Amino acid sequence: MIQNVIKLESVDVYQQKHLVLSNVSLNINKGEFAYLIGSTGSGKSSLLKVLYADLHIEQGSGWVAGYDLKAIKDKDVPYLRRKLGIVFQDFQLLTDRTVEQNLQFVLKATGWKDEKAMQSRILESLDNVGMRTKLKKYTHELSGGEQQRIVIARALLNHPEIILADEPTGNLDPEISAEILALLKKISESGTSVLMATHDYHIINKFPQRIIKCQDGKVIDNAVLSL
Ligand SMILES: Nc1ncnc2c1ncn2[C@@H]1O[C@H](COP(=O)(O)OP(=O)(O)OP(=O)(O)O)[C@@H](O)[C@H]1O
Repeated sequence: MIQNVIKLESVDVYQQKHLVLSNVSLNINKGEFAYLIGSTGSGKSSLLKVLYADLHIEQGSGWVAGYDLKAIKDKDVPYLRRKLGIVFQDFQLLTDRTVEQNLQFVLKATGWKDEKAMQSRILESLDNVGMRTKLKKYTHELSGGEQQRIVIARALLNHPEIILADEPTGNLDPEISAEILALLKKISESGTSVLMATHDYHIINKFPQRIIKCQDGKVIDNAVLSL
């Protein structure tokens, strides 16, 4: 059975009164990996905001991880976000804490209480990204690529159905970017969908996947990269 973890039908995306994207229809299946591209101001962040219920849908319908975006109540938004692993540049690690403390912080904030269960989940998430040995390191002691892996481990903590990543390779050199991409692909192959906004055409060429493009107020699915 094909399972849509993201489904938008004829959605209009507004920022204030400004129509950013019109008539967006989009399905993303369980375990799928897709890039989200488009020039600056084309609407990528706005589309992501719709998906994590930061922008309300006025026209059309949308479902993410089983939540109806039009009907969702404010009190349920945190539960939707728990099903989303968010890897954004402006969602950085706390630098005055260790990797372990950073991950504990998120678990406690999302309702975990049992210390043993937290410890084992933290180690599993770090194993997924090859960073178990960094448990006791302060995040400022890690390289940019290592920090991004920890951000991904943090996003995985609550077994999300979807990873939403905004420019996850933005500040990394090409070799480390390729490692992060390979990691995100591996995560998608294990069943967590990944939607990744990027300007990094080098990465897209190296790891070709479905491309969703924001352009001229529309979303074009299966777009071709034009250089
Ligand atoms: N809070 C806001 N209030 C009003 N307009 C906004 C707001 N945020 C974004 N916009 C407008 O919405 C449009 C789309 O912006 P958005 O941030 O989604 O683009 P983007 O494709 O993510 O760009 P970038 O690649 O630069 O991050 C732009 O015209 C922008 O000016």
